[in-house]
Amino acid sequence: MTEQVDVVVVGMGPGGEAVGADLAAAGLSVVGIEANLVGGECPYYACIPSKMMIRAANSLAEARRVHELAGSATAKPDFRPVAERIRAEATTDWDDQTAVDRFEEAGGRFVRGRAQVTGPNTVRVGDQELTASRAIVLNTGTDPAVPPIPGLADSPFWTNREAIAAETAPESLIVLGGGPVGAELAQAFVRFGSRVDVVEMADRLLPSDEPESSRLLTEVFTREGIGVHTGVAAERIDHDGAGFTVDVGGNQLSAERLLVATGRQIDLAGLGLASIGLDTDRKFVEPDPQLRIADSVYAVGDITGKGAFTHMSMYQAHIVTRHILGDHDVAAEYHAVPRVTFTDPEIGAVGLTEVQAREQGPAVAVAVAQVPSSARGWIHKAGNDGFIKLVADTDQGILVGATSAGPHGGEVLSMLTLAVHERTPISRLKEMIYAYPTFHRAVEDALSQLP
Ligand SMILES: Cc1cc2nc3c(=O)[nH]c(=O)nc-3n(C[C@H](O)[C@H](O)[C@H](O)COP(=O)(O)OP(=O)(O)OC[C@H]3O[C@@H](n4cnc5c(N)ncnc54)[C@H](O)[C@@H]3O)c2cc1C
Ligand SMILES: NC(=O)c1ccc[n+]([C@@H]2O[C@H](COP(=O)([O-])OP(=O)(O)OC[C@H]3O[C@@H](n4cnc5c(N)ncnc54)[C@H](O)[C@@H]3O)[C@@H](O)[C@H]2O)c1
Repeated sequence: MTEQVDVVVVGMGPGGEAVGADLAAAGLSVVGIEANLVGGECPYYACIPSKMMIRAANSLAEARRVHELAGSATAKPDFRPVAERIRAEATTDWDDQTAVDRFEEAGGRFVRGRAQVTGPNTVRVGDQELTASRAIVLNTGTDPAVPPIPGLADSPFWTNREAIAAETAPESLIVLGGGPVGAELAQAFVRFGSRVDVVEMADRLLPSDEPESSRLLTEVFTREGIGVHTGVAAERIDHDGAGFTVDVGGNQLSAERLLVATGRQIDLAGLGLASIGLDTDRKFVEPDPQLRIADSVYAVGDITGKGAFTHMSMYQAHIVTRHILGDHDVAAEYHAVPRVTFTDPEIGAVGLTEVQAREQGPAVAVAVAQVPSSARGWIHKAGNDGFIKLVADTDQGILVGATSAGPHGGEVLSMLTLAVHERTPISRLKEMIYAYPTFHRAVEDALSQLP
């Protein structure tokens, strides 16, 4: 039987949940379909529980800094409080009833199941056929990518999902991939006492970020005892009752657990996008500024390839909601996308890196100021690693990118995000008053080096 509704939302990650609830609250008939948990990866396996782990791990690191600043303290790691917090507060033991209720209270109809697009305005889930008279919204996210390394597929490796659900910190851990997932979880576990090695195929950690960020993180990780192995790939993986052995560049690494954090994958064919004429071999869908990938079919979140972040999913969701409700002037902008890797130091960045800016044109100037040399960084002492890097377009006299690494680096990023977003003239930024002694005064130090 075919049911006619205004809007069908397929996949209820952060963006899908928001679009579905907002359109239902606005009076449209909305069916929201979710295969796993309403809210998606972020609350159950990603942002929220990982940041709870990091918060707990950072409290251990702070305690270990007491001897440099304030006497002595003994920090004895115990993973149980954070494992319990993840169960009780973040995920309600991986139960999404509250989120389902919230959607239904907004007026939506919820269906649990894996849906497929079957035509320009039709969706199938189980034996139900739905016709959407106003829009189909896709927010199906990603799954962990598992590289074809001999021996890996048959082994009991962890992805972010199992790592988040861990009840104890492993005695030892090998992390494949030194991107944001690998970096954040490697540091969280080493601070809980695990022996950790990170294997990154590229020649540096966080290869999408500025090289200064990679160098800083390598230095901090090495100091904390993490084995950093870059520019090497795992050739073979073996698992026996005792744990994992990984062959890497002629050496062998061994550990109780193996975390695969080598990126994400998207199944556009499985989602049925050939039925609306799209090339399903692409890595991502290609939305227009209103997030449409076909007439009346919208996409939000990781599948758009505009930045795999919850804030991107929510930003795009808001645009889709407004467009469906009749605001035809709304359009997405991507020149000031902020991102924060929540290591300690936090690595915040916005807009273009230096390399990306130079690819766009020759009128580029950069400036770097070190956090430990700023007044606040010097006062802070233990744990003060960090820097501010600015990337300027000298023709326009504006910042087109910036990195803020350091204690609270993600918070310091906010003023740089505003400057890049608003294209504030550098001359005006130099005229601003910066409170003393804050971490963000290092931004002023960097600005003074720019023409
Ligand atoms: C360990 C980790 C930490 C992270 N930390 C951060 C962070 O600190 N900050 C940040 O901004 N981002 C972070 N991210 C990224 C963030 O989790 C994602 O960008 C975010 O979840 C948004 O994804 P999404 O909206 O595309 O959908 P997702 O959250 O991926 O949700 C998509 C949903 O669609 C469902 N689905 C898929 N296919 C179908 C189908 N055919 N039918 C029905 N349902 C379907 C899935 O079950 C899923 O629930 C992190 C990611 C990881 C892995
Ligand atoms: N704080 C945050 O906002 C946050 C945190 C975690 C993840 N995320 C987002 O989630 C997405 C996924 O993160 P991720 O870290 O899993 O993916 P990623 O693609 O960013 O990084 C994966 C890393 O693994 C490396 N790699 C790939 N194959 C490998 C192999 N066989 N051996 C060794 N290394 C290999 C890659 O070179 C890359 O550096 C990202 O887009 C990220 O932005 C965001």
